Amino acid sequence: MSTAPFTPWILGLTGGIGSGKSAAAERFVELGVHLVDADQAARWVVEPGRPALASIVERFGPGVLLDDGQLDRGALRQLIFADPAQRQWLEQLLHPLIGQEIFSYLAKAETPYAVYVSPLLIESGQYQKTQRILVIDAPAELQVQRTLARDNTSPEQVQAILKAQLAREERLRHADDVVVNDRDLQALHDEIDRLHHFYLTLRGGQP
Ligand SMILES: CC(C)(COP(=O)(O)OP(=O)(O)OC[C@H]1O[C@@H](n2cnc3c(N)ncnc32)[C@H](O)[C@@H]1O)[C@@H](O)C(=O)NCCC(=O)NCCS
Ligand SMILES: Nc1ncnc2c1ncn2[C@@H]1O[C@H](COP(=O)(O)OP(=O)(O)OP(=O)(O)O)[C@@H](O)[C@H]1O
Repeated sequence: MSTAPFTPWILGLTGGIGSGKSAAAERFVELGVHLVDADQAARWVVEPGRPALASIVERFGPGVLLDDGQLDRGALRQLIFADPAQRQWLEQLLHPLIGQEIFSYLAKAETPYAVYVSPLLIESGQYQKTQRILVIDAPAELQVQRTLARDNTSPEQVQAILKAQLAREERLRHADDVVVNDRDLQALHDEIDRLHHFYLTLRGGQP
């Protein structure tokens, strides 16, 4: 008998900063779909006591820690989006660890399909482990506007993050499905509901 871990049918969900990935992901969860989020996994792998946090402090100094020993995410964000070499170092450290967390969690899926949401699904190559790719797309001005309204950050910082991500056209080239999220949240939910029914049909109701 095979002891290989169960691999579910995975929908990769991606989009640039502030495009509405998390809002789309929340809707999939409301529909009862098993979901795992790369941004969440990126938090788990740097919790106090995890070896990756020690490596980060060794490289960047104690200034990247808060008083309670947690990672100061704002401080690290400033450092890595100001210097591509530092960002690449951090990605090389964290992406394999994030990948391990993600795929062990996805293996627990008991729904006809599972969703893996990641801002860097294409850039990291992890899209190759998914069966289908859904891109949440929004015009850059809207991405910036929504991110500024959500986060305590500056327009310059959002532009630096946008620049570190794949160009919109390149991401769209990989898409099997696209939702243009330029209307209200109800319109986004309606699109996700429609796609959910389509994915269930594609899976033929298989567990
Ligand atoms: C720099 C960090 C500490 C900033 O944390 P913060 O809480 O401010 O942001 P959060 O993690 O929620 O990310 C917010 C958004 O920033 C963008 N972003 C994050 N990391 C990257 C990156 N390496 N390259 C491009 N965009 C990124 C994404 O759009 C993401 O959704 C954090 O983003 C991080 O650890 N990044 C490196 C790990 C990584 O590549 N994560 C992306 C998912 S695999
Ligand atoms: N259609 C919409 N109408 C109004 N607000 C929206 C819409 N879609 C998303 N938002 C809001 O815009 C902000 C950014 O959306 P969200 O957090 O889902 O983006 P994201 O792609 O996950 O971003 P990040 O890559 O930074 O994690 C959030 O505050 C969200 O509630």
